[in-house]
Amino acid sequence: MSVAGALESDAFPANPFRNALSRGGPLIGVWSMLNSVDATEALCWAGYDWILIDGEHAPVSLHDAMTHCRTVAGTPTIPIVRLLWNDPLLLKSHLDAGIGTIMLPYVQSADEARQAVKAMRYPPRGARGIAAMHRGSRYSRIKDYAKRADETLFLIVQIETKEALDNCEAIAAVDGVDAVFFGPGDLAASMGLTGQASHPDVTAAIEEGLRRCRPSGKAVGVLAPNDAIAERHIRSGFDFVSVANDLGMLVQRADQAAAHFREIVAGANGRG
Ligand SMILES: O=C(O)C(=O)C[C@H](O)[C@@H](O)CO
Repeated sequence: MSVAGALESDAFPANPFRNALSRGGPLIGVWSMLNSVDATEALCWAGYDWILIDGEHAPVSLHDAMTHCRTVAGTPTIPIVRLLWNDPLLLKSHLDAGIGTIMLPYVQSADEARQAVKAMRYPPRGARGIAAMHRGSRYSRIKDYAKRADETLFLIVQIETKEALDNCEAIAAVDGVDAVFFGPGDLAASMGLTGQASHPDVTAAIEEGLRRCRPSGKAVGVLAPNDAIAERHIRSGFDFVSVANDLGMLVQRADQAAAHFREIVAGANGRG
């Protein structure tokens, strides 16, 4: 599209993740914890449908998240940003920064989900503060932004405790929640299986959660702790699955290569 065409286009910017889901899934994703824009850009040309920029367990500031999202915009991949917490102040700043596909960790009840939705919607349906001039409205150039802002947003809430699992249907049913996402690491800890994200009981509980949430009509996503579980979740019908982690891939390959070539060196020096 020409610059003039892009400027003149009055097409309202619908949420890209919602559009991608509507074209059919499952959508595969990669988890980004390196907070490296170069790594993000390299990963976004690998063939993943989405990339999760982790603001919960990685040192990612609002400005970092904006830079990652600006970088991803030039690739075929769609950015999702996980916030540090279900916090109205974090939601306000990230939405105004034009970060529209948001994941919130540790949502345990329908009330907590409703609080998030309230923070994301403008009055009268919510309490999001109004500003005309910000990245979200393309600096006031998106007409009707205040009236149609919801169309640019997609809210994913994490189900990652036993309490949340017990409430998962009610959470999924909340108006304004677009997807639920199962986190095996925290769920395992909540089940008394700390550090065992790939435990069969955790995987089974998550698959049961898919079955229970499916009737809500909302998208259901999951993080897979290994390739075998990723394949199982894809075949089970999750709508979006995190199948890789940038830090995990780096560490695994780095350690493997170092060990391999230390053996070569030892052999070459007759010490092997
Ligand atoms: O509970 C989980 O598992 C998640 O929410 C994902 C982890 O926080 C993430 O660090 C996996 O890399």
